[in-house]
Amino acid sequence: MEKYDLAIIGTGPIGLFAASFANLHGLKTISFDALDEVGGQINMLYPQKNIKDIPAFPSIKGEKLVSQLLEQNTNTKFILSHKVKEISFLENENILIDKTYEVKSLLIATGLGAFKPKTLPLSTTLDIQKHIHYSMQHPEIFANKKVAILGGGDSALDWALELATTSDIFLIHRRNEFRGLESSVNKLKSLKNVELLTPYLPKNVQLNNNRMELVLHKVGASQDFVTKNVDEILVAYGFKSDNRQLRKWGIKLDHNLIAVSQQMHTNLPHVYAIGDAITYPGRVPMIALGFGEAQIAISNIMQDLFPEKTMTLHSTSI
Ligand SMILES: Cc1cc2nc3c(=O)[nH]c(=O)nc-3n(C[C@H](O)[C@H](O)[C@H](O)COP(=O)(O)OP(=O)(O)OC[C@H]3O[C@@H](n4cnc5c(N)ncnc54)[C@H](O)[C@@H]3O)c2cc1C
Repeated sequence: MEKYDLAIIGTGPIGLFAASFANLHGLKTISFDALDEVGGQINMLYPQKNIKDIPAFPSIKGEKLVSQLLEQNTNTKFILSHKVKEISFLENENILIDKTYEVKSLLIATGLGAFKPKTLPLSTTLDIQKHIHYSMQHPEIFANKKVAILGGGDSALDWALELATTSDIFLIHRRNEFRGLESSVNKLKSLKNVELLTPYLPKNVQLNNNRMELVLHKVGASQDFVTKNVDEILVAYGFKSDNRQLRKWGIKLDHNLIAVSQQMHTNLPHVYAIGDAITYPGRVPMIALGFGEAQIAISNIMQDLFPEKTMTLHSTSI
């Protein structure tokens, strides 16, 4: 049986920072992720985006933030491609994870749960499916091509802005209004190689001489169709998240998110939660806020595990 002071479920930005902060305080830490790479939503959805609201970084690319968070983790043991399914409580109050790892405390940083993209609701052939993508993990696939981006939220807008630096973009949304930042929409409208098609829905996609023909239907106009020739389709309809295991573990939820105390404690003994997985009045899903929650949780875990110790709060002393 492998034994640790702390297990963290989720290696999104918040789980990664929590693990490094736990390292600083000398906790023997193991971190799990269902995905085969660390970085959570940043890695899956916007590795190329310039993030502008991380303190002390006027602008930092998503993938750079993730790699620096990883670099800070000097002593964490990472177990990737492992979706945690079961937690149980032992007589000594320790927690058993998937019948294999025994830990003294558990920190849940599972974001919105294990990801699955919402798929394009059109029947397609295998040849076409090779050109339908649900993430921007490999932006080089789209370089110097004609790309249709489907969706109207932040991901669609961010992906369009990013890919417009190398490619011709059709941004297709079923409503006239986008759900993302107005400044992004205005920027896209000003670019010559970006065409915004609203309110349109994809109706059909077929291959013609190795090029895809994407047929779009104007919402509310029964006979209004346009066809665009594209090389790749990037679908940004969002993700279905699966956090059903939280219920199985007996965690108290509030609107499908974990209810926590001001100490980031859940209703279960020695189980804490942080990041987008949690809720409390006024919370916003932002990275910097999650970093602070990680510090609150780890500080309280230290007090929980070592009540006799006077905890050094700061990373270095003068
Ligand atoms: C398009 C977009 C742009 C954004 N831009 C910004 C921005 O500019 N600034 C900002 O501050 N925030 C931004 N955000 C929000 C930010 O990405 C999130 O707040 C942040 O990712 C939350 O981090 P997290 O670690 O809590 O969760 P996540 O990033 O969701 O990571 C959770 C991880 O847990 C794993 N997991 C889940 N269940 C299990 C399980 N049972 N077992 C193992 N692993 C599991 C998942 O695979 C995932 O890797 C943006 C979000 C989106 C979608």
